Amino acid sequence: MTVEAFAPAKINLTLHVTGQREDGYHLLDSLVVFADIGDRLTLERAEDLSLSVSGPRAGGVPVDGRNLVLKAAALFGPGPGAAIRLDKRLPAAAGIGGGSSDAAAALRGLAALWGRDLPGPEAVLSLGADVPVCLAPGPVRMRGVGEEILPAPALPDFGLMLVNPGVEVPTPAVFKGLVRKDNAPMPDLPNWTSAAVLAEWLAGQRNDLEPPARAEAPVIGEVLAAIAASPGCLLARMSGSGATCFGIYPDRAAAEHAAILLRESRPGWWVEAGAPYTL
Ligand SMILES: C[C@@](CO)(OP(=O)(O)O)[C@H](O)COP(=O)(O)OP(=O)(O)OC[C@H]1O[C@@H](n2ccc(N)nc2=O)[C@H](O)[C@@H]1O
Ligand SMILES: Nc1ncnc2c1ncn2[C@@H]1O[C@H](COP(=O)(O)OP(=O)(O)O)[C@@H](O)[C@H]1O
Repeated sequence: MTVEAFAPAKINLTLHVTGQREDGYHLLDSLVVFADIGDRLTLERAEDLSLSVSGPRAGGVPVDGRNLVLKAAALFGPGPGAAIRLDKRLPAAAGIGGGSSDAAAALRGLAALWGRDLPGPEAVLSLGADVPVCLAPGPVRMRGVGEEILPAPALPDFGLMLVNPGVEVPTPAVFKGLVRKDNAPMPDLPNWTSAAVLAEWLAGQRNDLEPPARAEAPVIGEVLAAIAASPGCLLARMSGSGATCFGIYPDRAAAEHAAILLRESRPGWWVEAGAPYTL
């Protein structure tokens, strides 16, 4: 038996930091969507548990017990084995939750392969604050440190471009660089009737991690300017703790056109175009 699991990129369309818990973790209020751009896992029954990592972004990704896929597998406790192949396409430490989405895809895939229930919410959260939201990819409002997943209104169709300049930005350093931790949450979410209406609403919201991320990696400013200047772009913003930034376009074709042009002018950057993804 072979199971395939897709690990889509997570995008924080907004990321408001609204407080800090006593353990140092920050309280968030974030509108999260996923893109049909991501890593692919293939899982097969085997005697032992093993992981191999290949693909264009495999370089530097741990293949041992530090890999979140193996940490996810360990949550099931002792049991049958599995040979897991991870085709790595998303840049790591990039604000698009690549490792978290891999962990969530491994949980879904192993539960299907082994006929087991998913581990409980606390165990899932122990893998990382972003793993709960990645378990059932789709548009949601995420609060708490990442464990509160609330429904979001249906989104209009739109296109997405993701751009990463090749600089890894460690998440803890970005949170440490925050000047204020008690920023305003998002207001109630309206019904967005078109990509343009969504982009206009988003423009009034924020990613509070952008200033400290830009202090760590000033190239983020260049990325945002390049996206904003691309044809058809309705909004440019950073995702998560960076350095990946996204552009919103009226449709996938417009995002693809912008991506072709940006790849030509910035051959060293990772540039992908797509559309929102729901499992
Ligand atoms: C910032 C976000 C927004 O979606 O995205 P990324 O930039 O990672 O994609 C996430 O909250 C990241 O989630 P994740 O990367 O799973 O975080 P974890 O591994 O649990 O924590 C890494 C570090 O980030 C900080 N952290 C993370 C989440 C949170 N709510 N408050 C925090 O302060 C802590 O310093 C922690 O040590
Ligand atoms: N499957 C994985 N893919 C990518 N990185 C992983 C994975 N498992 C563990 N890691 C480690 O997690 C770190 C953060 O990666 P990632 O989850 O992609 O970051 P972010 O959430 O900021 O996008 C990486 O630097 C890497 O060492």
